[in-house]
Amino acid sequence: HPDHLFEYEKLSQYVDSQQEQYVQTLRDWVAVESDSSDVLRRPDCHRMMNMTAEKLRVMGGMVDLVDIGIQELPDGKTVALPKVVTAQFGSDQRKQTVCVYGHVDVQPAKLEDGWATDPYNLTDINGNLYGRGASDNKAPVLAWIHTVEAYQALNIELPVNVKFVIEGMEETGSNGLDAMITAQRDTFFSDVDYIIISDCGWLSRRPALTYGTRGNCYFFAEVEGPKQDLHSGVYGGTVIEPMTDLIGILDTLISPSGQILIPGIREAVAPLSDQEWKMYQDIEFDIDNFKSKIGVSQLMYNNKVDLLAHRWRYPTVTIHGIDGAFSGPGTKTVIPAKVIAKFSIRQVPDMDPAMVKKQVTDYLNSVFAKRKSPNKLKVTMVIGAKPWLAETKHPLYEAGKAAVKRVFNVEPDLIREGGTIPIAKTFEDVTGKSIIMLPIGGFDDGLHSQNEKMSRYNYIEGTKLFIAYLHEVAHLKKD
Ligand SMILES: C[C@H](N)C(=O)N[C@@H](Cc1c[nH]cn1)C(=O)O
Ligand SMILES: [Zn+2]
Ligand SMILES: [Zn+2]
Repeated sequence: HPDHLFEYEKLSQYVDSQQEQYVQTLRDWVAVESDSSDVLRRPDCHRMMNMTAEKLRVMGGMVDLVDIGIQELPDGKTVALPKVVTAQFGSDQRKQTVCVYGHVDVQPAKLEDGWATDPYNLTDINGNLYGRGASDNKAPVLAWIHTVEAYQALNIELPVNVKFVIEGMEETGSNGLDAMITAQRDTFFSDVDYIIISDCGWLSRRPALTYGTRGNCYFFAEVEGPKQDLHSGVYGGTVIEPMTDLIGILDTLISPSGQILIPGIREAVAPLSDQEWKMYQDIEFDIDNFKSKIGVSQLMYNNKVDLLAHRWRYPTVTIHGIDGAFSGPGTKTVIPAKVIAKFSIRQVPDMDPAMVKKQVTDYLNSVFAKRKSPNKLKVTMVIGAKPWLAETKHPLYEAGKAAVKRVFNVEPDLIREGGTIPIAKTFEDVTGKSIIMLPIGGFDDGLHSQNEKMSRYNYIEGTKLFIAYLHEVAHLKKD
């Protein structure tokens, strides 16, 4: 391991010297409302992809903006998907080639949701940089770009070839990306040795390496009744109300104690092994801190192992919202004519999204039939993302431990992520290459929440971690 050749101190000092510039670039990126779930914001998504491509082009990368086609909307209309940015730095066949995946689309956010600051104006409060997408996933993507830039700026040869795949639809299920990866398997991906993803966070203040993500099956359940909304005084009591039907069937998905009631779901889940139990038992996790951070007095479980297991390796049902329901201020006395529930089920090994689609659809149809309602129920699955699980004994994880040790002087936690990176399993299946998830987000970054943030500390030290990681990967045995 020729450590004497690794100019880590120089690179690290360079990163420190660029901090204000890095924060400004993040501010420019956060200012783009690249919400992939709202088609009205699609021009911003296109702009975000162009900005990403331009940044990589200026650095001399071989950059492509790959057209991945169109998205079909529920009303039958179509809209162009944001292009995928691919880039390449170096093509030395003697070196390892890593492919960094990330996304620059974001979840929706409005000041009225309860943000303390404008979500699209990156605001520094005590070293925390608040803004939508700051942690998920714009700062980590920039940290990877700055990693390459740092080597370039100091005229230090990159220890590995670095490729990028940056998309703009992750938050909506990575539409179109599977097909693009399959199409480029023997071209762009042919010389890739490893895939690195930094789209998740630590469990505590201790750095972590992530070896699993849950998948997600996202459903729409539509109940349609009268031809238009009705006065609840004039018609209430005479019509069978779509909202009552919908709430009735939603209430059969999960019990108050968190048991999923859809037949077949629990049976498919791989049992918790003794080894896993021991791993969870050994992880430091402060339950009181977790509770106070999210502002709850009681959780589903009182012990660490159950809490971690239910965050990471058991499925769950979440009801997200009801389209068509009255939700404005005031007291509108309406019977909504058509309501669409949006709910999702996080997926874990050995669940299969195709099977879950059938289980959920059959179950809801049977529960609805028992109501003998004249209304119409339509269930559709709009995202079917698989879970992903890695072998932690893989050298990629040993490299991760060494890099964390160099930068933070501690051993990382080995953790799983409760969220979903829809493309992770596809990357592995199509390219046959191993993935590591190397998070730099803080445990309290508030992803998808009000007041999402990235700390300066994690942004800057995270960049150093990536610099150190490339050095470690360079010394893995080439297959
Ligand atoms: C973990 C990642 N940063 C993330 O937030 N992913 C989203 C992707 C998704 C899943 N269903 C719909 N979008 C998530 O886990 O919610
Ligand atoms: Zn993300
Ligand atoms: Zn996200």
